[in-house]
Amino acid sequence: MLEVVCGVIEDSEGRFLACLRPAGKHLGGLWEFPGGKIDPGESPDAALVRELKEELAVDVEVGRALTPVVWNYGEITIRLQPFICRIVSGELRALEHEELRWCAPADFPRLPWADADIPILREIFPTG
Ligand SMILES: Nc1nc2c([nH]c(=O)n2[C@@H]2O[C@H](COP(=O)(O)OP(=O)(O)OP(=O)(O)O)[C@@H](O)[C@H]2O)c(=O)[nH]1
Repeated sequence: MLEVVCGVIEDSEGRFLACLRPAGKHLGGLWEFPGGKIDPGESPDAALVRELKEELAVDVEVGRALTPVVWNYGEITIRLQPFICRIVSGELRALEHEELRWCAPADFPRLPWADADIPILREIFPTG
């Protein structure tokens, strides 16, 4: 099982950050919450801070943990641990994604998401 952490980043206007995985990678062309694999011996919080710095060039404060999702993609099974996050410094840059988009809650279901992220969307936007 691959341990993965991801950040649900909210801005001051109540929008959330969606990130497009580049074509050619696993689940390329689908939207995700930014994050990545937890290194051996690393805490989920530390992994998330590290990954968001590497991918987005920002420093985040890690907040509330959401419900983890175990998802079997056939070729791999992941355990995705989401956390609410807030950017505390830095200017957002798409260092590893094809596109970054701040979305209002109503826009989230319109994007094609990675399957493992659907339960997370339902948890944060229960009516969506
Ligand atoms: N970061 C991230 N990964 C996700 C999400 N949903 C989801 O199914 N995944 C899957 O979780 C796995 C690990 O994510 P990753 O971002 O570290 O994987 P990667 O292959 O891009 O990293 P790498 O190229 O550095 O090895 C990937 O197979 C990815 O498709 C998500 O919301 N965020």
